[in-house]
Order: sequence, then structure tokens, then C-alpha cells
Amino acid sequence: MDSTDTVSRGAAVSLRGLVKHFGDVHAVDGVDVTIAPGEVVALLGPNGAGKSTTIDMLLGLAEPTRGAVSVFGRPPRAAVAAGLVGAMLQSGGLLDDATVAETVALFRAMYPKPLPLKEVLTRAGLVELAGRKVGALSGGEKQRIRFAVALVSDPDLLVLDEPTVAMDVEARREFWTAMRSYTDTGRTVVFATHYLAEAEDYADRVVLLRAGRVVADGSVSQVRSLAAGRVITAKIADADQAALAALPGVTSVLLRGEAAELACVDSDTALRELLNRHPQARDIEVRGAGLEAAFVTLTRQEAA
Ligand SMILES: Nc1ncnc2c1ncn2[C@@H]1O[C@H](COP(=O)(O)OP(=O)(O)OP(=O)(O)O)[C@@H](O)[C@H]1O
Repeated sequence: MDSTDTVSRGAAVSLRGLVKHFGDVHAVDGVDVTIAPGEVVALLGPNGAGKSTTIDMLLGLAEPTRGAVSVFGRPPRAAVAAGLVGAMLQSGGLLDDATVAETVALFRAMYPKPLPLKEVLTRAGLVELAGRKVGALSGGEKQRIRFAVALVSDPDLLVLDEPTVAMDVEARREFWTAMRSYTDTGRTVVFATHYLAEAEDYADRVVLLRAGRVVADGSVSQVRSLAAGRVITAKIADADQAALAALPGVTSVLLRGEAAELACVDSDTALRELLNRHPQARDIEVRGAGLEAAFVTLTRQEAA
């Protein structure tokens, strides 16, 4: 047994050299990620980055072209069959004529030791909707049913593909409160999202994907500082957009009259060069950039 095997045995999720091609499309192109039990991991990336394809392989819904997936040391399907994994997918079909309680009861019947019905309904915020027909619910309410279904087996790992996509701000907040009470019990969560604020607020770790590859992997603050770590603002007379953009350490420039805003991967080098070339620059400020700036820079850099 090599050291990688030792690591993946204790891991909640191990993705090794994972590749998925659809003809010429390299949806996932060599992903290596190990997730420890208890981690809450956000999968971030622009459209088509490979998030859903990765999740499908993680759940055993798609076979990798190459590479290996294990969940709690087992093949994904075995982990799912053992009730270790709960999933909330974008396309999960629901029966419109069944009530909320009937729907949850149906899924409970699939597992040997499901959570009590009342507890599932409470955790998913569905107690008041229990008797309602599924077809009469809003998009956000249906998402709560999908969350309940993901919880019925009392899984150790929850996998969520854009869980709050149809929810308004209040529903999203309630969803994450419910999720927090679940993760506080030490469960592992992997969620894909387009909302950077959700990754920032709820994930311990961010895995940033672009074109099927991992372009950043670390805590929110590590990923934030990896790319557009800093933004320099300054007033510069006779500034030239292209010349500023060509300064070492600068990734992009916004220029309005004399006011320049420089997104930087290396703000120390950029600032030295800026003052060298524009000694008259004034009102200089250097500040940290948000996760959104890092996201834009990292995904754009790779595209170039
Ligand atoms: N069944 C399929 N057949 C052919 N191409 C596919 C298939 N599924 C996904 N793809 C392609 O693989 C790439 C990755 O898609 P994927 O759905 O995994 O991305 P994503 O990051 O989840 O995107 P989004 O944020 O839009 O959901 C895309 O180019 C997509 O068109």
C-alpha cells in the first residue's frame, strides 16, 4: 500500500487523476482532490467547468474515462447503497401528485436505518408543508424536498449540486442555517455553487475548477490571496491603460480619467514599478481583493 492509498482510506472523498471525456469535450481533465471527514468544500467554477460531471462521478452516476474515485474507501455506488451518501442534484425528479410527507416516506423506505420522518421534515424546514401536494410548491420549496431526500439516510457525506439555485435570498439563508446545524455534527459536505458569497460564508475550503482542471484549492482566504491578492488604486496623470496593464504583477486595469485601479497577483512588485514609472502618482491605496476578484483572475488567467 503506498502513501496515497493510506490517505484515501481515511478520506471521505478521494479523486485521483480523474478524467471524463465526452468525445472531444474534456469535461474533467485530471482532477486530484482528497477531502477529509468533516470538511465543507465548495466546488466553484464558471459554466462548463466540470463541476456537475465531477459530482456525477463522485456519486457513481457516471464512469470516469480514467482515474479513480473512492468515498469512505469504497467505490461510489457501494457507498451510496450503504446510505453513507446523500445527494441533492439539479435534475432530481419529484412526483407532483404525492404530498411532501409521502415523498419523504417513499425515500425513507429505501434505507435500512432512515432518520425518523418528523426529524427529516424538521431539518429541511418542511413541517408546515408536509400535507401539501408537491406539484403545488414553489421552486425553492421543491429544493427543500430534495434536501430532505438527501438527508433521509442520515448520510456522512452530503453532495449538493447548486442547492439554492431556485431560492430567494430569505430561502437561501434558511437553507444554509439548516445546513449549518447538519455540518455542526461533523458531517462532510461537497457543494457546487455559482454564488461566491455562499462559498465564502459556508465553505471551509474552495476548489476552483476551470475547463476540467483544478486552478486553485485551499481555504477561502488562501484562494483569495492566490490570485488577485491585492488591488492598488492611485491617481496618475497621463496614465495609459495598456502600459499599466503591462506592469509586472498586474493582471487587469480599470482606468477612469486619472483614477486607476490595478488588480495584482504581486502588488509589491507592481507598486515598485508603478512608482518607478509614475513618480507623480498620488492617493495610493493597496487593499485585499474579494473571492470574486480571485475567481475572475484565476479563471481568466487559465483561459489566456
Ligand atoms: N453528456 C454529455 N455529453 C457531452 N458533453 C457533456 C455532457 N455532460 C457535460 N458535457 C460537457 O462537459 C463540460 C462540463 O460540463 P459540466 O456540466 O460538468 O460543467 P459545470 O461546471 O457543472 O457547468 P454549470 O455551472 O453550467 O452547471 C461542458 O462543456 C459540457 O457541455
